[in-house]
Amino acid sequence: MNELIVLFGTESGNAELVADDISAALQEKGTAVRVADMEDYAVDDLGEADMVVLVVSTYGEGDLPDTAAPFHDALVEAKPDLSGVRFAAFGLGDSTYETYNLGVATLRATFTALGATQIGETGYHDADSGLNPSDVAVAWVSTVLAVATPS
Ligand SMILES: Cc1cc2nc3c(=O)[nH]c(=O)nc-3n(C[C@H](O)[C@H](O)[C@H](O)COP(=O)(O)O)c2cc1C
Repeated sequence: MNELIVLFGTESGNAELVADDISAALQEKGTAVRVADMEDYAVDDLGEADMVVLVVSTYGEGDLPDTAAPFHDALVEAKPDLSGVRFAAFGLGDSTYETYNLGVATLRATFTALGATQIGETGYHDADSGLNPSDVAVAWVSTVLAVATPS
């Protein structure tokens, strides 16, 4: 794998912290990683990524957070061909909401519809669990990347 991109979408910063901690854990294992906020990332560049790790929370009533919504809108509008893209997905939510973790489900469905291939199971952090989001995410990403075949 040449480069892995961790793209985060957040409203109050938790997904950014998780993205940074995933990146640090992977870099320790020798993987080249870049972290970017979805709002600063051009959807046309996605086709160049070897592997994308999506880290996104849910806000409102099952909506995407502030920095992910424009990225998702751009995907729906531009419809880039993602058939060469492999992605993993991690959601941050709170199970006290009926719309638990719908944000990551929305993004995952759009990536899949555009031809991207999901690697491993979607990971979830539940704010109601009391667990540290980064601990959950770092354990999740290592199982996902064990599934991913390096290209
Ligand atoms: C106003 C508000 C609305 C929220 N709505 C949802 C929701 O609909 N579904 C869900 O699973 N979590 C919801 N959450 C929980 C957040 O997704 C959770 O706290 C997450 O860790 C926030 O991550 P972020 O800081 O990266 O945005 C909501 C939180 C707040 C404060």
